[in-house]
Amino acid sequence: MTEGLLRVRQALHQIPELGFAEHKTQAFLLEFLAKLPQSHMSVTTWKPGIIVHLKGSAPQARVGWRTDMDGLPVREETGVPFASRHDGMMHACGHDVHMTIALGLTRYFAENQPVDDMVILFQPAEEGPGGALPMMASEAFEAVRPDMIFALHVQPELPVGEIGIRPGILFANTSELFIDLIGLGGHAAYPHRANDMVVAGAHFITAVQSIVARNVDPLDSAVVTIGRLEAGTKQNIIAERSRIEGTIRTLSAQTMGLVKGRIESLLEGTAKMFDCRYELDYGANYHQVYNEARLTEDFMSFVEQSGLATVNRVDAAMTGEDFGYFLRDIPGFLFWLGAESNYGLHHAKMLPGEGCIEVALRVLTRYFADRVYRRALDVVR
Ligand SMILES: CC(=O)N[C@@H](CCC[C@H](N)C(=O)O)C(=O)O
Repeated sequence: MTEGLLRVRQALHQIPELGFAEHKTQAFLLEFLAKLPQSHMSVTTWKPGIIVHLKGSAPQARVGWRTDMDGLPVREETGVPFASRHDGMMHACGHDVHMTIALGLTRYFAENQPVDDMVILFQPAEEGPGGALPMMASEAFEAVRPDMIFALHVQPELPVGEIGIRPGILFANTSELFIDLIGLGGHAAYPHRANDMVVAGAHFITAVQSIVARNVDPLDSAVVTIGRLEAGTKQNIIAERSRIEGTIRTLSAQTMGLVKGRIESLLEGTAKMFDCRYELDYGANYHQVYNEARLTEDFMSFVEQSGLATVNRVDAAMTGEDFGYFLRDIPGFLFWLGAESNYGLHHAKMLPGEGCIEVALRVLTRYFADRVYRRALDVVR
């Protein structure tokens, strides 16, 4: 079942590309797909993504599987021989593993015709700016729109052989955050003639820390992370601009509104306090990942009874996924796939345990071949 797939994963690992630029990745995937039996399979490209349709022998439903494709702007430090060949870019979120599993699933059902129709989506730009919404709006997707849809994400904190899942909310609502503070540059020795955006940025970033601590209900959850800060050109020049980039995570749309409102108030306050102006952009926003209860419970029972993996009923996480948009419109679920690594997602040394590929394929091929999802058909239709 996993024959040749470790090599495939290692090859994909070497060519990480950023969102909507996954061209080499797309070419690699198309080459793999072209070698599979084509009798009941059709392949369509959408931007650098791919939509595979596997016609069922006696379809009563159409089921979807989605993988993401993009890498991250991280300089890899794993030291493995198959490390990224694209300088400053890395599959630090496991999308190389996700694509390999999707290829394995496609190969299995290209060789063993499914009873129901299957659609395998290779979706670009999950890390940003978000490929799910435009893919869902495309004619190519509409032509094969599935009745149910599923996905996974590797989880370095769970051991290989474990699946982490829960019905209901699994991943948070997200919003990117891009802020420019604009003041007046000048000579370091004449601060009274300038308007220093390093100081303004530092005040704003410190003030933002009070939002979760002082404004969000302690029984609710939210995250405001500033992941990037850039200001100035030289140590003896007062900076005219500071650029602040981050992300907001919440477990409800209401709390997202509250956090954004507080950010805007703090920006107004910063502008007044430092006599500067600001530009604010919320970038890409992702809908929460909400697992349909009946499909999820049935999947959990199936996995437990099959003995193919162990099930860990996990808490919701503050990670985000644009797969949430698929789940907003189409019932299904996403699960964490245990891939034990000493370093977490987005870390330069993150290295998922490759054994998770076999675990995923054993579980998924059985789940789809046995049409376990059909138990919930009455509820999801
Ligand atoms: C699973 C995972 O790590 N997903 C990303 C999604 C990023 C969304 C967006 N670019 C943002 O930063 O808000 C995550 O960071 O959770």
